[in-house]
Amino acid sequence: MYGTMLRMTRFTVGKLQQCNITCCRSDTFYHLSNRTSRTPWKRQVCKNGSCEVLVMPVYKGRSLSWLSCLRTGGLFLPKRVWTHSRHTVALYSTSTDSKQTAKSVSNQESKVKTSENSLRVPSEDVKKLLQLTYPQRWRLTAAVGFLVIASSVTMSAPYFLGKVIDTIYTSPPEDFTSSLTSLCIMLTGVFLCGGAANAARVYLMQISGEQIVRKLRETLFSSILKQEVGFFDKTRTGELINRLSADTAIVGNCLTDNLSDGLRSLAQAGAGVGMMLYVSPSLAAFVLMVVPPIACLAVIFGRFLRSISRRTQDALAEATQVRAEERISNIRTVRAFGKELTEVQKYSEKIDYIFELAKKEAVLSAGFYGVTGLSGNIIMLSVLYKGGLLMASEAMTVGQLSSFLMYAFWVGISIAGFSSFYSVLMKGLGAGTRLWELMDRKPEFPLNEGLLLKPEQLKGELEFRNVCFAYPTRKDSPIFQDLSLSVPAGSVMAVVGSSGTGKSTLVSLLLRLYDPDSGVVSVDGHDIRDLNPYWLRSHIGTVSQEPVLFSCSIAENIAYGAADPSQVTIENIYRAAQIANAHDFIQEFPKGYDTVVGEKGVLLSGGQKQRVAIARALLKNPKILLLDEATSALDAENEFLVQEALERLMDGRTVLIIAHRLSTIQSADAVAVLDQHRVMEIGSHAKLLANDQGLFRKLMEKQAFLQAEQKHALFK
Ligand SMILES: Nc1ncnc2c1ncn2[C@@H]1O[C@H](COP(=O)(O)OP(=O)(O)OP(=O)(O)O)[C@@H](O)[C@H]1O
Repeated sequence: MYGTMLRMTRFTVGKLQQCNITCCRSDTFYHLSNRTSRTPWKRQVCKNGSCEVLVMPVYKGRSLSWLSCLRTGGLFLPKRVWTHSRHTVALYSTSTDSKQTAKSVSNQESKVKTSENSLRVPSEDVKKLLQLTYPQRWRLTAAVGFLVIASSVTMSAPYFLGKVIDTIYTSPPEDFTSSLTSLCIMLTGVFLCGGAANAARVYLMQISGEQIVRKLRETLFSSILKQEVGFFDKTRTGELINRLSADTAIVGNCLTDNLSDGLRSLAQAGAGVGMMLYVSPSLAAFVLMVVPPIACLAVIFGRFLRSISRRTQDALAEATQVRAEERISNIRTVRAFGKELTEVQKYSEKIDYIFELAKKEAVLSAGFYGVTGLSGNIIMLSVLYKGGLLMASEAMTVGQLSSFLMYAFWVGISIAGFSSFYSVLMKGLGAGTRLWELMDRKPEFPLNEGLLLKPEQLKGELEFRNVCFAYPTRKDSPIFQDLSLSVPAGSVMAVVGSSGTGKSTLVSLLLRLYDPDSGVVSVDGHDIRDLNPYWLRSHIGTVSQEPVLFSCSIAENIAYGAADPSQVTIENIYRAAQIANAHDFIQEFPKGYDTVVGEKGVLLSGGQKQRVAIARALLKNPKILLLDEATSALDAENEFLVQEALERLMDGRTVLIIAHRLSTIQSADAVAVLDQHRVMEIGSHAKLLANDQGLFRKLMEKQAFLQAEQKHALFK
């Protein structure tokens, strides 16, 4: 896929040169899909913004039909269209705003996707599902071979067992022992082969299943981690975890055990019916008249039962994920508010609903299993009755009747097995569709776009120019409107403002977690959309308000900052921790740097966490530093240690700091005050404070007042 993109880009540049546009940059990939292929379309905008091209692969002329479909939407009127054997390139004038155009493409994309989903026929999904088995084809072919052997043995057993019974009943006394012994020895050999073939089948199927699941999980995890941050704002973590664990397992099971069981059931049912006809055509005709209507009823009943069972499962997932999982993982908050009983009560309400559904399911299940068991027994009894009559008229032997009964039994089991194959297949298709959606999703901006700029040197000059931005999930609430701010290389810029004015959002934009809706965020004069995102992030260090430490050792957490953690020496980790004032407290733990922290390990205090995070940033040695000062008050000693560590960290770097402490604000080279979606004031601390009517002055006065209030309350 990546190769295709590169080829497409080269081709585009060539065509662009023909129309005298030499400088263009990659913008966004749009993933428009048609029903036969999932190939990216690429939009490129030339630097001066005067034109835009859309490159799309040609599939049996479909590109042109898509083009006309987009044209009829009134969105695109290409000035020129070139058609190549593989691609179509359309040149547009961007007289309309290119963002508007991008939006339109996006809308078209979702429309195409929706219509595609509604048109999707299961056979396509089945094909896609089966494609997963391709790398395991040899193992699976061998497994199917063993399946045929095992099933042939199983299905021949009733016939030979019937022969044994007939031998017991009809052999003359002089041959009795030898005939019986040789028949039994032969049958034992056959059964041994069947057992071995069955064991080999199960082993091969399970290994193939695990390989498929392994590959699926790997691809899915990689696809999830490549998504843009906005995607995670819209998608619940529990849902993604479910796809990684449950859905992948369902697909693996559907393709191996289920497929094998389904094939076996089908083969055994067919062979069983054939053998029943062979052993006694008249008795078989009788059974075949009685069984189908009962089987139909059982299928209808079974579907109804499954739909109730699905509702129960959905309700259970909702109660577990939304209620239990969230509350358990945030037990400290629940405890702090004393909400344990309320939570139990709310959970019980959900569980009560599940219980009601489960009660219905139990009644239906009881009916279903009672009726199917009863009909099975009645069928067997009628076969015995009819068979007894046939035996009485000497049209059948006792051995034949026994074989027939065994075949009837096997056919019953196989039909039941096949109906569960169908339901597991449907489940697998559902899970598969959810997985493809995620695996095929192209992130809005790539993680490591190799063609973009990677400047040799970085000075660290930062600039926000006329930035407008709203979060993708809240497009109607703008965070910035025409915000501009410059941070000269090597200086410290403190950003202040009331809560919710977008201070942390500045950090997110600089890290390119989101792209601005309009305007430019630049580093050393380069629009960060032109910079390689990996390269950019490798030069930026962050210490957030509440740093996250992973569930691993302190040493591993510090090394996480380095581009290649495996290359980090323990001496480097010690040095970073020492500078960050973290070394002493780490050494006090019995396991020192090997102490496991995070949810499953030792819980660190806020100040300790901050110092480990500072050590992590120090090890990265970034040119640009984005700091979000902790709002929560640290004790005096911790505050001093963190402050000292921060000062050492900031030395010689460009720093954008979201400041809450007066000392930080005073020592910054400049202070920017955010309000009303933009920077309202900017200047040195002294200059801003001198303005009586200024926002900064008011903010400081308010803060001083709040602090005095707090002190007063403390000493009362
Ligand atoms: N991922 C997100 N999706 C949608 N809205 C968000 C997201 N993150 C933040 N917001 C909203 O954006 C606004 C600005 O948030 P931001 O965290 O940047 O403010 P802040 O000035 O840093 O606040 P504080 O000082 O309280 O940390 C808030 O209204 C917040 O609710």
